[in-house]
Amino acid sequence: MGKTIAEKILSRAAGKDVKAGDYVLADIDRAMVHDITAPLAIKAFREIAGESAKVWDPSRIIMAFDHQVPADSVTAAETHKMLRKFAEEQNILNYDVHEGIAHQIMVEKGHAKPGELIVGADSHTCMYGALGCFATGIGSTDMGFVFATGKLWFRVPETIRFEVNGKLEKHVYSKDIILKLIGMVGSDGANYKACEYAGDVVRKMSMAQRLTMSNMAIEMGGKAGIIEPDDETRKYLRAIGVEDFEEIHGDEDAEAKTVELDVTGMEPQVAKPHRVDNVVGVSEVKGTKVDQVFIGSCTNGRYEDLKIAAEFLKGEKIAKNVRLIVIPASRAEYRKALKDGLIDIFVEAGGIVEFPCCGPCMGGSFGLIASGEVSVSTSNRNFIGRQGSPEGKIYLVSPATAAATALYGEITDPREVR
Ligand SMILES: CC(C)[C@H](C(=O)O)[C@@H](O)C(=O)O
Ligand code: SF4
Repeated sequence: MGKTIAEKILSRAAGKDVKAGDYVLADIDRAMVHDITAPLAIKAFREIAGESAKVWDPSRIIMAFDHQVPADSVTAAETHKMLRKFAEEQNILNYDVHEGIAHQIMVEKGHAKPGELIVGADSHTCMYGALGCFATGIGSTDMGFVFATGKLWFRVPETIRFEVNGKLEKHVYSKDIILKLIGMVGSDGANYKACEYAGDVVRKMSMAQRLTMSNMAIEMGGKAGIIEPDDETRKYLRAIGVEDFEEIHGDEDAEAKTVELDVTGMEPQVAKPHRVDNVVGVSEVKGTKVDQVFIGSCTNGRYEDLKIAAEFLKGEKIAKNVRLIVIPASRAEYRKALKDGLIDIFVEAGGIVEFPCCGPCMGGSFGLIASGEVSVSTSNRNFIGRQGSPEGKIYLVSPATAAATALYGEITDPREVR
């Protein structure tokens, strides 16, 4: 019996042959923390290793500031100050304020490579699996242990392979596909499983589209969201200057449960309040009045997402009843959008473009909604209170559906616009 990619990566990292169900102590290739989770990780690290201890390998730890930047309170500013000091003392790779969302930085700066075992103190760490690595979110206490030892225990997960085939309709994207899959299996349908995305449709996707799918593996409970490396992976890595990596591929006869989806004829998808698996076709909710549209987040804040949205907004004005907030996922993506005139299109249409950060995605700092208000968002979570008032409602969509919705002030099928 062959092995899945997840089994192979964990075998390599554990230094022995392991299979699903085994418990292993594995070597971590890279660890990510951000401004919300780093303080607790540091506390745990000091408790485990001592006040004056050094981290196991500073070159493998990445710290990013993204949830509360620029500091939105004195408390946040103090936290940032403490984190900078820690990074400096420990010689940790520190992406200080304004570089962008941690997950996007991990990918675009080449910190996630095929075959690696990566942990991050954030649930959407699974996003890097789009590059063929095993990346997973862990708690801050576990991260403290990783800081101290460079190791962590895992139960080797079973794999669910999502085979996506067929022909995509106009204005239907990877976001629609992942929403559909989450709706099919439920928000606990892949609990502790390694999700693998495969099939013709996935093979044809750009890296930006793939990252969206891997990002949301956690929304069905997945431990990882992996896409086997192929030409697109190599092309992406070459473009960002990463040459030294070792691809790991799964075996044909590896044991995995398969979930199939034929996307032919599938309409754009929407996750209705208040659950990510409450998924329907856009036709069921079109006409719903909207107060705010948010285009951004680690799920859909890349240049390609902004480009798709801008094509709807070019030369147009958003509806009067809508506030449009656009947030590029990183400074690099922002610059691409700037050079290409996309920022101008958003502003000209009546939207605002904010500095790269998590923004309203988690309802932490700005862009919150009031009671009774409706937000349409390209992010990944819509549970009660996620973007502000617990009496608000959030619909999750693709950048195309979000842009079309901003134009009309009500949920709109992008295929009916252009
Ligand atoms: C703040 C952080 C721990 C959290 C996560 O882990 O996902 C956040 O990024 C989110 O999306 O809810
Ligand atoms: S953009 Fe949203 S989902 Fe992504 S890391 Fe930030 S808060 Fe979490």
